[in-house]
Amino acid sequence: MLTPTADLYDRYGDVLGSCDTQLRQFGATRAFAGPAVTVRCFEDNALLKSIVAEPGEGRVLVVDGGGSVHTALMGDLIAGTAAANGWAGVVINGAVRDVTALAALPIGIKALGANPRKSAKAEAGERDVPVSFGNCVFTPGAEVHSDDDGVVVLPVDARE
Ligand SMILES: O=C([O-])CC(=O)C(=O)O
Repeated sequence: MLTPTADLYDRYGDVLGSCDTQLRQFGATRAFAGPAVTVRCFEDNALLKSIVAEPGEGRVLVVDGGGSVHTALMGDLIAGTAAANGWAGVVINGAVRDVTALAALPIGIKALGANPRKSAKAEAGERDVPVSFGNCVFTPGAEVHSDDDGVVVLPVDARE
């Protein structure tokens, strides 16, 4: 049973990062949690695609797409791969597409919005670096929790 994000805030206070960005729910799993894997990429999703091809082991992929909703960083193929490989969820500071299909996938998906336009595939970007959006820092390995209230991050050294 996952602890609600509001209860985590009550327990940890501002040690817990809480993302101000108002991300929307797109996956069939509305509450999810796991250690963060991070990627920063701008309108290019080749790196993200290769990461979800790895075993997810219950981790959460946090994608800082720079807040762009000009192109979709993930659609039903990439999200389906992530679900099949055991990723708990994907949090995207950017856009997705194939929204109807995403809603049927058994994985957590949060993103800013949707756009049918494809992203580039030049592998531009970086992985396993701290990323920051919505006044919240996502460090690789930190515990990310997401539900209908929002997305929070418990730093590695703050775990009880
Ligand atoms: O391939 C892409 O750029 C994204 C996509 O449509 C998918 O994951 O289905």
